Amino acid sequence: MGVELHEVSLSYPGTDLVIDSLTAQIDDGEFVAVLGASGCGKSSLLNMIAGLLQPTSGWLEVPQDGAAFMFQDANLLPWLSAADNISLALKLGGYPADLRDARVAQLLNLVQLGHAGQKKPHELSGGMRQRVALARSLAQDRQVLLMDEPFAALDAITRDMLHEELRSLWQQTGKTIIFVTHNVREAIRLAGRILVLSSHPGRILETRRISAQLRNDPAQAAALADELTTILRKEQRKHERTSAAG
Ligand SMILES: Nc1ncnc2c1ncn2[C@@H]1O[C@H](COP(=O)(O)OP(=O)(O)OP(=O)(O)O)[C@@H](O)[C@H]1O
Repeated sequence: MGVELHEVSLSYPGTDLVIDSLTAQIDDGEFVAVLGASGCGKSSLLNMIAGLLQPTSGWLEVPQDGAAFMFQDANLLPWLSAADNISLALKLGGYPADLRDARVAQLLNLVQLGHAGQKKPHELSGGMRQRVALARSLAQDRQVLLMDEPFAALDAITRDMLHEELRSLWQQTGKTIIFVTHNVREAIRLAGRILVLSSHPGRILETRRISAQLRNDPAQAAALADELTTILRKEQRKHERTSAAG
């Protein structure tokens, strides 16, 4: 089962609507990017899918075991090695003690860190720390993986490498991934479908399917990136005008 949102609306106490009547279906095993300007409600949406926040109205259908979450900041425990950070997540999830070391090794290999398990977070680069955070999210063994701008703080080269690795990891694991970003090119590189959110309140403005052919054709990908950027800019300007008027 994937994730379904049925006319989901959200406002925080004392705020206007942040998300307005959002309906979407994300299939099991799909890789979807949620693209929108800063403040349009992307993180709020992920928090509702994770069950950390209740919608003001509407309802969501999420697999019973919930979803794993990965954030922009790796938030690793600094006194534990990479392997122990992952092992702790397995322990908290009730993974049998005698099988934990083997599973940690498997997860480290999956994120290309087989050689670095004994290193502490301060000995790892930003990209390596995010790989550990990804392995830790996978340790939760949920079908749905929610990713909130996980690569936003990384340099362009590291981000490119992680994009490739994440696509291949998605293909290997068949996870349902919902990836939030305000980076148009990142959304096109990663996802099979992009949901573009409007700002204030967040609604689905556009839905685009990304074929392998488009993703691998630089001219087509650049044309789509331009088109989506124009849509986002227009949306942002509209919001700025509304705020100035209010
Ligand atoms: N706990 C809260 N209480 C009140 N308002 C909030 C709260 N959390 C978020 N908001 C507001 O809700 C709106 C959406 O915030 P959210 O963080 O979901 O957007 P976002 O698209 O993820 O932004 P960014 O890209 O900057 O992370 C913003 O206007 C924000 O100020």
